[in-house]
Amino acid sequence: MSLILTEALTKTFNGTNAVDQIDLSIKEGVCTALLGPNGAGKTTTLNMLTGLMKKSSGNIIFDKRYSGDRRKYIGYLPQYPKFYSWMTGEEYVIYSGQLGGISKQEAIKKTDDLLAMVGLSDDKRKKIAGYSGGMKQRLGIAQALIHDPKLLILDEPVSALDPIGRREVLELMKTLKKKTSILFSTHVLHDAEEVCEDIFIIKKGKVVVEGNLGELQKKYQKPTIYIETEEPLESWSQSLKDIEWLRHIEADNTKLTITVENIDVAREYILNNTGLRNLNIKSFQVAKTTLEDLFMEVTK
Ligand SMILES: Nc1ncnc2c1ncn2[C@@H]1O[C@H](COP(=O)(O)OP(=O)(O)OP(=O)(O)O)[C@@H](O)[C@H]1O
Repeated sequence: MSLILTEALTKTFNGTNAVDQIDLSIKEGVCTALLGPNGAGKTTTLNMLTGLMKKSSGNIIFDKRYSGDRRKYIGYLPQYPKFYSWMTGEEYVIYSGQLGGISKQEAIKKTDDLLAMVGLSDDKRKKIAGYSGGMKQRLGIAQALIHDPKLLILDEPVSALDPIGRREVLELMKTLKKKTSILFSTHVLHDAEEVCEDIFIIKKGKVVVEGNLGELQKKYQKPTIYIETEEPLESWSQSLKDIEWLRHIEADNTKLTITVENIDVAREYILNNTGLRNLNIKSFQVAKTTLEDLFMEVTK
């Protein structure tokens, strides 16, 4: 079931669409990643979903169980959260709760559990100034959860962290997603592969690949043939372009990379091809492409 749907969601800055007719379906009970290179439009999309930024056009539709002020249902950790470093972790979460409209008493009651959940019980009375990057992100997640949101939105939650901080936060996300749906942005496919079920790859404001991560990994595991010849092979490679089992072809002087549907059919065809026989083959290799290859290709 979808928690949020967007229809042709668009944001225009100075005549350019930073987010360009994006259709998203954010499901309940799963973790979804918005993946894309810098400037793809991830933060702008998240800001529109949280209501921090007005859309230029399109629709954002919340499931009807969550009508009214959407901020009640969303917990948000921005890419560059501002912490009051002179506060303790505990004071910060209580203060954030009060800012969000919760009574001080209730905020105090919840803070202990939240800080335990993010692994900061022992450090809750320390000043934030002394926290590591990973601890600050975990504190940010605790404050985002104070009003029991249905959806936790995290903007690049691990991008600025060292490997230890990254691990801490990714592990926390794995635990949290059992209770709260998560939507987060990242430019690293591996982060998404660790915690997510669904992904949307965006580039220049448009969704270019979307779906269930496991299914996409299977779908894009296609055989690839790499051929290298003594002589340039670009003109011969032109003859392969319209073959129905060919998915992708890239020729560069003496090197050719072709991704195919069926390796047996492709191998037989290519090795019996008279055009290729007239060339001196230096190497002929078969391997599998992965979602990572696709991600690199669509985002480069
Ligand atoms: N307030 C703004 N005014 C004008 N242009 C903006 C504004 N905010 C974002 N942009 C532009 O919109 C595009 C998308 O930016 P956005 O921050 O959403 O990308 P992103 O995918 O989150 O990238 P990053 O990983 O670098 O944060 C960029 O070209 C950016 O320069």
